[in-house]
Amino acid sequence: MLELISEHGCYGGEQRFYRHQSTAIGLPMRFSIFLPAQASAGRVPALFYLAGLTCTEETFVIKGGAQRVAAELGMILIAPDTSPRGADVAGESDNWDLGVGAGFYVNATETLWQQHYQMYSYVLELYDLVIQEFPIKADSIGITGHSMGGHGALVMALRNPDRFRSVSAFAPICAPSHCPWGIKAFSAYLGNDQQAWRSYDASALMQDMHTPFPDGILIDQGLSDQFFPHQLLPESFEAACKQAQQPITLRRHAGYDHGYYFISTFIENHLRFHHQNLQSDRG
Ligand SMILES: N[C@@H](CCC(=O)N[C@@H](CSC=O)C(=O)NCC(=O)O)C(=O)O
Repeated sequence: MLELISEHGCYGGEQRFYRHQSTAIGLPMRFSIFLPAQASAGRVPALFYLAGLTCTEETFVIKGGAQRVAAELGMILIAPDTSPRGADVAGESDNWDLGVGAGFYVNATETLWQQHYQMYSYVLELYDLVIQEFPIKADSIGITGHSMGGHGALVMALRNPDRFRSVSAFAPICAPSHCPWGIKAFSAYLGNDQQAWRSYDASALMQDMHTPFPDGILIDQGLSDQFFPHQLLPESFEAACKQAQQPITLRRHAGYDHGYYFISTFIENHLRFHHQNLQSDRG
């Protein structure tokens, strides 16, 4: 059951915030949803946005500047929170890159975390929930995200190409098994068996695929990003795409850092990219 927390008129549509009891997480979770005016007249395409470390369901909505173009295109935007809240795991708020605000979109298997830190399953649960509750065209759903959320978007799409028909990312963590953030999070959530990490590593997943997204993948990366390249490693994903014959547009932008000024600059390109791909018939 959905509990409406607040709603706000926005570009002729509505920006809403909801709370619901999540089966996957075993706790209440919050998400935001932008409903364009077109959604009152019938089903429309939708785009998931997965946010990065320290963010909530509100960050993208406030800082991303996506609603104006989503309103023009008639596209629903859905942004989940980035971790369980109130799981009461010892030390879960001690580090900004592990625990609260840092769920990494994985299903934890380590004893300390596994009861509630099930963010991979949560995104799929939310996917089913929003299709049921809102006027979404079920065959026209894309996914994007930033940094930790860019990693999440790539992994969710590569593992569920039947659900997410288009994918893009902003400064994603492209090879989490090989960067400090990913090694720290995967060791804690998944344990030390690095074979288990592969199913949450976009570059490793892509190596085993053949053109999963024929319409291409769009990635934007700022060259003044304080976390580039050591945490993000986009060249690993680019190389994996080449091996998998996966078309990719990886744009490198001088002068842009890791923050939301970068995202808000290029979000329009991503919305139009998804809108075009979601209209095309993959056959
Ligand atoms: N607190 C950290 C900085 C955390 C940070 O930069 N978070 C990014 C995502 S990083 C990868 O997932 C973010 O999106 N922050 C929200 C924002 O509003 O910018 C530090 O002290 O360095």
